[in-house]
Amino acid sequence: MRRGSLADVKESVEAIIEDVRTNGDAALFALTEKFDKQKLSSLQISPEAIDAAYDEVDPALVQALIEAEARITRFHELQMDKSLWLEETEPGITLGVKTTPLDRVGAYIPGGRAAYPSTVLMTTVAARVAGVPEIVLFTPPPVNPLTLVALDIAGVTEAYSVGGAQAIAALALGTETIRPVQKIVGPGNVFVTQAKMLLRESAEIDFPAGPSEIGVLADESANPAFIAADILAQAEHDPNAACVLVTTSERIALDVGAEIERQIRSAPRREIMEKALAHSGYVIAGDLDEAIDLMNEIAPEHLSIQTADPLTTLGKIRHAGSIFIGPYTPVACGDYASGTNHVLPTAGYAKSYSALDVHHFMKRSQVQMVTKEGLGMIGDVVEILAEAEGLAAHAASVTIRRS
Ligand SMILES: NC(=O)c1ccc[n+]([C@@H]2O[C@H](COP(=O)([O-])OP(=O)(O)OC[C@H]3O[C@@H](n4cnc5c(N)ncnc54)[C@H](O)[C@@H]3O)[C@@H](O)[C@H]2O)c1
Ligand SMILES: N[C@H](CO)Cc1c[nH]c[nH+]1
Ligand SMILES: [Zn+2]
Repeated sequence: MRRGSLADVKESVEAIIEDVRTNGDAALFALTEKFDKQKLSSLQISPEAIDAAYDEVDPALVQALIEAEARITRFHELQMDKSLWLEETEPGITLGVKTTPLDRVGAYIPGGRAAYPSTVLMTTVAARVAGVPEIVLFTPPPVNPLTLVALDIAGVTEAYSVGGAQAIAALALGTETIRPVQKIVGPGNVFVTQAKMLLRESAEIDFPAGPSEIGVLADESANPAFIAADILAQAEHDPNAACVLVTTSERIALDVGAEIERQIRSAPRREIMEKALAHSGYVIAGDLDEAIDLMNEIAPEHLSIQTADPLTTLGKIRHAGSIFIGPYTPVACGDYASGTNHVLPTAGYAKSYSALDVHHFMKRSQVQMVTKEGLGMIGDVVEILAEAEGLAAHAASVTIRRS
């Protein structure tokens, strides 16, 4: 995603936000009719609709979702910190951290150009494992039955069939029937991403997670057909998707180009891919270190490392949302089922944000407990620093306990 493309839609997104702020539910009905061409009878998805969805879905797909959910759960459980740790750092001074889940979060699930039941799992499982009691999901109508099954498997507590910037506005500001959330996570197109950025004063967000991207770092040892397949996989998401190959080998660059031409011919989403490829490209670097420096500058959402010694290359990577190592790790594994999260920062934001994980759904309170003995140890330091700052009452709050 070009950061500029967010600016292109800023005015129209501001108008949508103001409409939802002023007109609440009525705006959600009207905007859904305008942008999604759907006349809703209800904003909320009913438990009956979720039950009915199971009848429309192939049991093999339900099984696949269950398996993916188990792997995603396992990986996210591994990320959990202790809910409380306390350590006596000096005699009489005990310090620690208490971790608490957020109370109510919103997950946006894209649904414009493709349905994303996998994103339901990614956002909800991370929140559920973190211990969030209320997980509110928004996705544009018509909602795919597999998305409904996924939200049931994942443990969503409330779901609405509203998409786009209006969904983000409803989550952040609330309406007559929708209570606002503390934090909004999940990917989306430029309208969704711009709305998240504009509404941060009302609800915190995860990070900008816009149109998909892939960066591939390859040397002479790489397999051009595999690289081309990974590039096309991300290109099929969105005309604004972006793909870049940085390689030390001109032959690899040319072979990947030829493979893309060959593989794209039979691709069902060829039209979207071609638009994405029109602003994608390759760079031939003088050596691997130069290639790595450039990739760190790009900070891609997904980074595929296709070099002879990928773990050494990995050690030099500083900025990437999620990293895929070696010829048998297609990015699609992380998109669906390895267990890592596919909600990732795009547009270079991987320089400052991390992939979605349990920590996005928790906050940490720092804890201290000082005894009389401990106060004797640090009291002088507190008193002298407080006096130096001209904050006599601070100093007095220590002194009164020592006398
Ligand atoms: N970075 C990540 O972690 C990640 C993960 C999955 C998907 N994605 C990306 O999510 C995006 C999904 O986009 P999508 O379009 O398929 O679905 P989406 O749900 O994000 O957007 C659809 C909504 O956009 C709104 N919209 C469309 N045209 C509009 C207009 N002209 N004005 C105002 N609103 C308008 C509509 O309300 C519609 O409901 C893709 O770019 C995909 O690459 C990113
Ligand atoms: N590659 C997307 C993140 O950019 C995630 C996804 C969902 N489904 C398939 N792929
Ligand atoms: Zn994908």
